[in-house]
Amino acid sequence: MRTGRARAPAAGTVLNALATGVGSAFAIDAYTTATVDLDPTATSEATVTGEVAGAPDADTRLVERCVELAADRAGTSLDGSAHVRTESEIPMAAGLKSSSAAANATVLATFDALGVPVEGARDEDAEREGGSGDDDGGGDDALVTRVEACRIGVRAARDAGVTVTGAFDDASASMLGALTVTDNDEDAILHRDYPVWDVLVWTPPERAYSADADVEGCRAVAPMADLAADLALGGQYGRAMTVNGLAFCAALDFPTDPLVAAMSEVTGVSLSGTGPSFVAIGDAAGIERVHETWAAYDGETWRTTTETDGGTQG
Ligand SMILES: Nc1ncnc2c1ncn2[C@@H]1O[C@H](COP(=O)(O)OP(=O)(O)O)[C@@H](O)[C@H]1O
Ligand SMILES: O=C(O)C1=C[C@@H](OP(=O)(O)O)[C@@H](O)[C@H](O)C1
Repeated sequence: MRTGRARAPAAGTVLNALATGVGSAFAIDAYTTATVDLDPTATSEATVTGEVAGAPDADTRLVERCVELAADRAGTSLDGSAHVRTESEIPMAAGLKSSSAAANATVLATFDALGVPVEGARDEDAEREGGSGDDDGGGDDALVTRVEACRIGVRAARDAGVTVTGAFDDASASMLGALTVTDNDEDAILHRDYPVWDVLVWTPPERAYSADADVEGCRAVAPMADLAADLALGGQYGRAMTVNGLAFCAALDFPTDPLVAAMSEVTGVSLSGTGPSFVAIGDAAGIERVHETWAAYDGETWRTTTETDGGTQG
């Protein structure tokens, strides 16, 4: 039996990609961990099974597909059985990118089980300092870059039908850490940055699967998504987020009260993804004032911070 482990963080939304294909997200300090067990004992047909801790009825097709695609990339045929188990601090289908975190953690854990080195954050730093500016560049020993590993998870999400655009915005923020702006039609990174914020999250009790989102409603607010993209590409992430929040709450019929209550206290506030969670970013004092207001809402209100490490093996 060969076992691999990895974890990847959740993320909050700056810009929802459902309107135009351009999206932006930032990693936050809450994680999904994946453990992959590979039993090479040959059977007549390879089987891949999945399990989500605490959620026996969860749909495990995404993480099972991640194991298959990562093994394929490693040039390994799964002759025996493979089992993936995820454990998560991130509520599922709440707009906080649980699917991206689960996919990234599973791809990295599968490579860990197979002994395939994946580029780490330090390799990317060296690459940046070396000035190549190539987001796909890996460290010397890395067989797979983190961007490539991330694209495997995005492909699995498309195959499993849990995404509309592929959600490369969310997946890249979770895999690389910090903030990305992406073109999800091309799975390309347009911009990266490393802002440090206090973060407030409100997660109402209901759930909203992205695959069920009102895509036509989102496309109707494309002019506001274009404005938010311009702001984000210019480094005005907070204003981009608040424009996004107003536009997508209107498009998807979520309340604007959480935005109005927060926007004069924080740097930015938005519906996260297709909801139902809301996220606010700012300094500790402003975030604390909004916390007092949001704490009265139904569901969970919790404080966290931005995360810059992204997905890690082991
Ligand atoms: N911890 C997890 N383990 C395995 N699969 C997961 C996990 N979290 C999410 N998923 C998959 O992602 C789907 C939810 O995706 P989505 O609606 O996009 O929610 P989110 O906004 O949280 O990413 C689930 O139905 C499941 O297939
Ligand atoms: O499925 C998709 O293509 C997307 C889903 C949304 O996120 P959630 O999955 O968090 O709702 C959105 O923010 C993202 O830009 C694209």
